[in-house]
Amino acid sequence: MNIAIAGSGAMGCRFGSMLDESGNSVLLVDNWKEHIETINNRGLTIINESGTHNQKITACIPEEAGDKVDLLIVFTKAMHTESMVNRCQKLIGENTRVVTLQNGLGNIETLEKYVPRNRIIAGVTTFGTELLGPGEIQALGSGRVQIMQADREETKEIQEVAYIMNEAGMNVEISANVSVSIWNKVAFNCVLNTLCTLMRDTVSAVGSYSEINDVINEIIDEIILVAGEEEIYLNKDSIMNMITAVFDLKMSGNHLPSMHQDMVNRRKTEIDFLNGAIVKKADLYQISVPVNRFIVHLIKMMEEIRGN
Ligand SMILES: NC(=O)C1=CN([C@@H]2O[C@H](COP(=O)(O)OP(=O)(O)OC[C@H]3O[C@@H](n4cnc5c(N)ncnc54)[C@H](OP(=O)(O)O)[C@@H]3O)[C@@H](O)[C@H]2O)C=CC1
Ligand SMILES: CC(C)(CO)C(=O)C(=O)O
Repeated sequence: MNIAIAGSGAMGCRFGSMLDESGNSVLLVDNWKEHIETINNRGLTIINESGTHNQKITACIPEEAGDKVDLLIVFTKAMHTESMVNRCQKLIGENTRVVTLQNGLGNIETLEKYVPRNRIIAGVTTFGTELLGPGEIQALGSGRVQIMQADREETKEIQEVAYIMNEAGMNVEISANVSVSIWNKVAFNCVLNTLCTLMRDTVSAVGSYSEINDVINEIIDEIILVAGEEEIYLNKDSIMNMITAVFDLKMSGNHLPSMHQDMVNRRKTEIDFLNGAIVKKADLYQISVPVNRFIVHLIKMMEEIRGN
């Protein structure tokens, strides 16, 4: 399959390299010129449990990208989805499927401005990856992917996408209710990405707090109320299990979530698309969400004080 990755940071490089390795033709598209030049001149460096590997793969800025592709996988941070897809329009033909596995709420709605819902594939992933510097990623551990067509139809196209992603080792499952999968992941990120950023520590360190379940409960209860207003009914136990399972060092215990990486690198975080999106919706539905509102303030305060 001809595939382009729109936004080739940590996750874009990881997914792009896996799909290229399994026999697809992959183009990494990104904004960061030094990163692009390093990948083209020296290959992409991937550090994982088995050592350091170098993979030859082609990268370019959006304006230099060529023909229409079969699959465009968007892996920018949520606030850059619109500008990246806008700049990648010449890669999108009438048969191109556009995939988003980004964190946060609102990614499907942004993509819908450029492609109809039946050609959008949305989902979530638990693969954790870090961008160490230009042309270099740390891809420790494994993960899973859940996807579905945004219009919820299970067509042969989505099956084909799941097939090629599975061939690349991505542990893909077609989700019967992708909205629930996305909201569950949002709840997960609203807890772990923010707490690890605020504590400046790993997932397992946050999980070791003796009263952690109380903290998680407070955040999640509010999210479940807001989701209910949109007729998305979340199961609290399964969200709690999803979160507490990764406290184990063998899971992503040692992982520093993407929001923590952004804060350390003085980049803007995705807070507006996580707890910030919950607060915005809560205001609309006139629901009180003091805990999530306070977390948004703390993260924004950190962003402002550090000067992004
Ligand atoms: N990392 C993870 O473990 C996971 C991330 N996700 C989600 O996937 C999406 C993509 O995340 P992720 O891959 O982590 O994003 P990254 O921050 O690694 O990359 C996103 C973009 O940021 C820019 N960028 C990053 N670092 C620098 C730098 N030092 N200098 C200049 N530009 C830089 C690049 O383009 P540009 O200049 O255009 O911004 C890059 O394309 C997000 O929605 C995230 O929440 C989901 C699961 C796990
Ligand atoms: C890897 C994972 C699942 C863990 O928090 C994530 O979504 C992130 O870092 O943003």
